[in-house]
Amino acid sequence: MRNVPSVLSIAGTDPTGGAGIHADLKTFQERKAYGMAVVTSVVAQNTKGVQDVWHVPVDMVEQQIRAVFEDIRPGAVKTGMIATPEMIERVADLLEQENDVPLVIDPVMVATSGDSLMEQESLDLMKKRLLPLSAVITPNRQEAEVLTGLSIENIETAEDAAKTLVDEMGASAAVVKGGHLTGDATDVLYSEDGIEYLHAPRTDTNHTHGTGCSLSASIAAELARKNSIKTAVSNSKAFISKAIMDTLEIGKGNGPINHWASRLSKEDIMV
Ligand SMILES: Nc1ncnc2c1ncn2[C@@H]1O[C@H](COP(=O)(O)OP(=O)(O)O)[C@@H](O)[C@H]1O
Ligand SMILES: Cc1ncc(COP(=O)(O)O)c(N)n1
Repeated sequence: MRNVPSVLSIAGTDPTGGAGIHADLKTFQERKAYGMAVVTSVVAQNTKGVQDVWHVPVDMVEQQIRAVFEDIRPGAVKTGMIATPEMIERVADLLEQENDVPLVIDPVMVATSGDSLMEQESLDLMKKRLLPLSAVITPNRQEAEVLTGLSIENIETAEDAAKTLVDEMGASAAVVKGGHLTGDATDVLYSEDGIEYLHAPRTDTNHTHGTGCSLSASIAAELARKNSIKTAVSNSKAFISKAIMDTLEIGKGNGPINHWASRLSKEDIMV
């Protein structure tokens, strides 16, 4: 029997398969981890935008989480879309009891299309209840601005936000992603080892639907494998950069990335 790390995603859906738990499960598989998923919200969305959202009742979210933990203890958990205050409280109550399992929080607030995926009241609870449980939190530019109240214009201010998330707000580590800044796609990691820049050339594409979901899922798979935060984040950055580079002809809007691009040789990647 093969011993493999298992990883759990607690997140929303995307029927077109590019973001949310669908992207997470594809990522777990590519990162050689056994993937599991608890659905928080069913989202009618595609590469062009979000059409409708239905939140799974909180008791059912709890039952799904309990069903996983009483059978298969994950080596790491990642959270994505957790939209309502009640859901954040319940998920935090449950994960608090499993505090030896590393938690990666992708504080999903808006889709790549610009549509909101989180209720306003949820923000305070996200900061108070979930953020302090995290091994690492992975906001994009806008999410980091909303969480910290800082304005992020460049790498230096991204660094300030990462420090604020850890030193003042209680995350163990933070990756402030640079996908929405200009210039190279540089992310900033702040952890107990200090500041680290993760550089990648910017691919000229609007096919970035699900990049944040996939990056955080990959970090969770790496942590389940007992890699350090630094190794987990840098391996995941390499994974996501290749996936963005190999543009797929899928969808009429902000298309998805290619989760299997790391299996291709450099020459086979289609830019
Ligand atoms: N055009 C791009 N070329 C290369 N890397 C990118 C590009 N857009 C985003 N990334 C990378 O993808 C990851 C997700 O970042 P970002 O787009 O900021 O997050 P989100 O999907 O949550 O909005 C980060 O590692 C970021 O640097
Ligand atoms: C259910 C769900 N969760 C998250 C995202 C954000 O996706 P991205 O990774 O592009 O920020 C999304 N569009 N849908």
